[in-house]
Amino acid sequence: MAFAASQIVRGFSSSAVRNVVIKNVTIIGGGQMGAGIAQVAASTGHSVTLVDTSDDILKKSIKLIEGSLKRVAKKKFSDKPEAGEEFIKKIVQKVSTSTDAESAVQGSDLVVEAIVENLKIKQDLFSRLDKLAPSHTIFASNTSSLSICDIASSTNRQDRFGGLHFFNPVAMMKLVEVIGTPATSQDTLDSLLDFSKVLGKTPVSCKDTSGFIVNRLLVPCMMEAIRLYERGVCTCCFYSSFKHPSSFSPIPLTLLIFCFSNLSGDASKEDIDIGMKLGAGYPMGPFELADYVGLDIVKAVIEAFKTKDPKNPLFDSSDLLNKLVAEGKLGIKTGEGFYKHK
Ligand SMILES: C[C@H](O)CC(=O)SCCNC(=O)CCNC(=O)[C@H](O)C(C)(C)COP(=O)(O)OP(=O)(O)OC[C@H]1O[C@@H](n2cnc3c(N)ncnc32)[C@H](O)[C@@H]1OP(=O)(O)O
Ligand SMILES: NC(=O)c1ccc[n+]([C@@H]2O[C@H](COP(=O)([O-])OP(=O)(O)OC[C@H]3O[C@@H](n4cnc5c(N)ncnc54)[C@H](O)[C@@H]3O)[C@@H](O)[C@H]2O)c1
Repeated sequence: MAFAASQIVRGFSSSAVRNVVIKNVTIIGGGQMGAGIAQVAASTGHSVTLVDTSDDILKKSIKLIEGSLKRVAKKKFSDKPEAGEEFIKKIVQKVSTSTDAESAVQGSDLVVEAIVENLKIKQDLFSRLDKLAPSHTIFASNTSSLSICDIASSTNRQDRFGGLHFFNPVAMMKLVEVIGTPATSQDTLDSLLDFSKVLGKTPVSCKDTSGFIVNRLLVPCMMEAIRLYERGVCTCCFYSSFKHPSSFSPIPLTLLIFCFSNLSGDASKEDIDIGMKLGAGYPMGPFELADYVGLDIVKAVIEAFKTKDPKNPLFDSSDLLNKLVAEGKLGIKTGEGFYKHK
């Protein structure tokens, strides 16, 4: 990856336009997304400060970055392992860590938030940072499902606030959704689009609607897969009749026998995954992807959609998903989700 800090011309609400270099980026949240965003920002020459709540978490974030860079270096420097080591070292050196978000944003041109998917917590964070960040600093959220407008409402810089939605794994996924609210200035949008390109990504512009483009299509599909699998487990007909009394209908005995005997659902999760990979060309099946993304994230996304559109059956919750999350089985990050991971 080439080193090239982004040269971005940005206008301000007055007619004055000045050249601003997005050089210093603060990323809040050092989980799988924050670490990935830090990696690509550092790899493209930006100075990065990665913030999380403890030094132990931040050590794990750096390990995540190193692990991903090792995979990149293995290909890029296949015949020169020392050059690969040097490459990793140089990039990691561009990432400093901090547990003090308020201090970290003070020299920042762009703040990208990638913390827990919870509106109140994101609003509290941005409201605190708004008082300390320089006036030119752009704020962006990597939220999967929450309204950018709702998050930005906790600040006094709604013209300099947008969504910057990366995909997992950030090092590999080429897309970034750039989201503007009615209050986001064109200069801010241009800066976010330019920044995404400098990171080597392809940005698409989205309105501030539930799930933007990709998650609005992807997550209901994932939930349909879970329902398809869970249907038999939940003795479907009785269960859904209680859940949706208006749809109750007498169930023939043969169907009931089928339901109770078919306790592993309409298909196994393994077969659903194979089906979507080989039949629809997905790189991962829906259960593999849910484990990869994190079941807590999938649950938070579908709940956020439901809050905005309560009557839409595509946004119904899943008892199986809720149970796994309550048990702390969040997918790869905790070692077990729909599948067990080493
Ligand atoms: C919910 C949110 O808001 C939005 C989201 O993020 S939704 C999730 C979006 N993401 C997806 O849909 C991911 C779907 N999966 C994939 O695209 C692929 O499975 C994948 C790229 C993750 C891995 O590819 P796959 O072929 O399955 O596995 P694997 O052979 O291990 O990796 C392929 C290549 O990617 C590289 N790679 C995979 N993960 C990597 C990482 N984290 N860092 C660096 N390189 C990585 C590997 O080194 C390998 O490189 P090579 O082929 O050149 O040797
Ligand atoms: N997982 C995905 O595939 C994916 C993809 C795109 C977007 N997102 C979004 O990105 C965000 C982060 O997701 P993730 O999967 O990286 O989660 P994660 O659980 O892996 O990481 C979140 C990190 O934020 C930290 N954190 C929580 N509250 C904090 C605070 N107040 N200050 C500083 N750090 C704090 C946590 O300690 C944790 O390390 C969420 O909004 C999620 O919806 C996730």
